[in-house]
Amino acid sequence: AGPTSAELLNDAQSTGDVLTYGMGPWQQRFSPLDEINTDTVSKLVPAFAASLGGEKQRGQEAQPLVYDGTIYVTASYSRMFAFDARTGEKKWEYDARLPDAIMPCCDVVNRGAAIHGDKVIFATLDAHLVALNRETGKVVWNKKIGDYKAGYSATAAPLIVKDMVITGNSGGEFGIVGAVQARNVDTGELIWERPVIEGHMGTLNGQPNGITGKTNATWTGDLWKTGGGATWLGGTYDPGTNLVYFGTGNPAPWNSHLRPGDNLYTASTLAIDADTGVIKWHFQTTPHDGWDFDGVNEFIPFDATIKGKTRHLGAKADRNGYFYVLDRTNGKFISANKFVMETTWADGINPKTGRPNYTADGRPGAPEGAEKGKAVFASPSFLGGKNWMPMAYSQDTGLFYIPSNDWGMDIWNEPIAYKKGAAYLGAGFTIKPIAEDHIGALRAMDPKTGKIVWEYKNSAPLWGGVLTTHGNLVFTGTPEGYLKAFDAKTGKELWKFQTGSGVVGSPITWMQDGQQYVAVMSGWGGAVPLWGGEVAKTFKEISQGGMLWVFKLSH
Ligand SMILES: O=C(O)c1cc(C(=O)O)c2c(n1)C(=O)C(=O)c1cc(C(=O)O)[nH]c1-2
Repeated sequence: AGPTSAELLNDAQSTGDVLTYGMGPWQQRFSPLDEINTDTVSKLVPAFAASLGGEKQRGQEAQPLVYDGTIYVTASYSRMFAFDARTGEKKWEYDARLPDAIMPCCDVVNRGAAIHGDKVIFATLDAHLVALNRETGKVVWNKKIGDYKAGYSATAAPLIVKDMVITGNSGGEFGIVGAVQARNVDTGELIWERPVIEGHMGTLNGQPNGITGKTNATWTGDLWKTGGGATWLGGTYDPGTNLVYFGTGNPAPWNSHLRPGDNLYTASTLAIDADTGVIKWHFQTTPHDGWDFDGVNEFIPFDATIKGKTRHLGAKADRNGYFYVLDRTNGKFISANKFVMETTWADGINPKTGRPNYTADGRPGAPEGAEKGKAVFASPSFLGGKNWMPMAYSQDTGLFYIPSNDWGMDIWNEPIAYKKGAAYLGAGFTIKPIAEDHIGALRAMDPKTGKIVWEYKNSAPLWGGVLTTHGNLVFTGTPEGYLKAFDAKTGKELWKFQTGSGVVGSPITWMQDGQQYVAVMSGWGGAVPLWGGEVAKTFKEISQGGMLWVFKLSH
């Protein structure tokens, strides 16, 4: 026994547990709970904390799950823990014992597990999907999803749809081929596979998937063969349309002069039929990307009344600095608005087509012979107006809460050739601050107007997920070590707690023994300390740590 696929679909409404990454198939990260609210949040205190071990302390990006008195968290270096949800006592720990030669681009992180029946399932940095018995932590099945020696890895939380476990892959910096796979949740056997680079096909129940059409039409020469487009952030699901929405990463290599064309389906949102893996529609946010603007960020379904009509929409705060609203049934472009201070690479999005208006000198130049090409200053930096950290949507305020960053980079291109298992960038960069007083900014975006309603500025880059509640609250963490709560309507900071290390995880809330709880992981890491360069000097050095923190109101 244990949660069924139907119960998972109800996760946004059920308050006694947290069964899915994103708290519901739409992943709005909105809870109907309100015991903790703008009036009471000042009384929020720790209930307990649990350690994630001493030696393997790195970025803790996971979102916890809660089921039947147990909290499940994934941790750095492909580990998983089960803790008693009342005491924090450890029930079991699983360690995937990774090979030395793994090649994650951006720290040894994991963003969370999926739960189904008697299993908890997560993806590992050596590109496996592992199902554990949720009572014992023992392996039930373990399947390879890619070859880690060719640069494949995996960091996202899997998605459960109709007794299938659906997963993407990582490795866009190594010339892997992005793909989405659906497997039988009980056995791990492959049901369908959908490569997302034009030219690659894939299978349905072991047979060619029947997708025909132009191969290689938007790529030059053979570059599609190692074209990147990693599906590294996983997907959301809309039961109404039976579509899973996966974003795709940057085309490989970064040096765009080697691959003239749009390079489909990189830097895009894909709507994929959950039963067959067929791509029903696509929308490319950055055609012919030259700045590492992965299009992987979560596409969040929401309904809104526009001009008196209920519209079935979806929104994405893209790495390229624009907030996109699409019709989620057919991918039709509705609007795109800037959510960061500046975008130097484009001076807007065409209101009819949704394509960017590229600026004349926004793209780094082509290398000449063995020389590197002309460097340009570009903003946002490649780490994005927003990166992987998930935004939240409040059904009360109708606002999206975006964990965003204002920063730029000097970027240039270099000659490069594909070599299996080696970095495949053909580019170099230096990230730079662009504002005196902040890099991070939590922004409340009205999806109907494209306007920012309020913002909270943070000295360090924001790198954690967001939670919003019916208590009119917005929670998010900071690299400075705080979990903070804000008024969802005004952005006023109402509460904070110092967790001892940077918070780059995604908070959750649930009801237990008649009280509302909040939990978040603490443990600094992810891409910023690895690639942030001089921006890391703009904020105080942060101590390493690795804890799960759990809070409730003191009475
Ligand atoms: O193209 C890819 O395959 C890929 C994978 C990942 C990842 O799996 O974490 C990141 C990125 N790209 C990336 O571009 C990026 O900025 C990034 C930040 C982080 C992080 O966890 O902080 N991961 C990744």
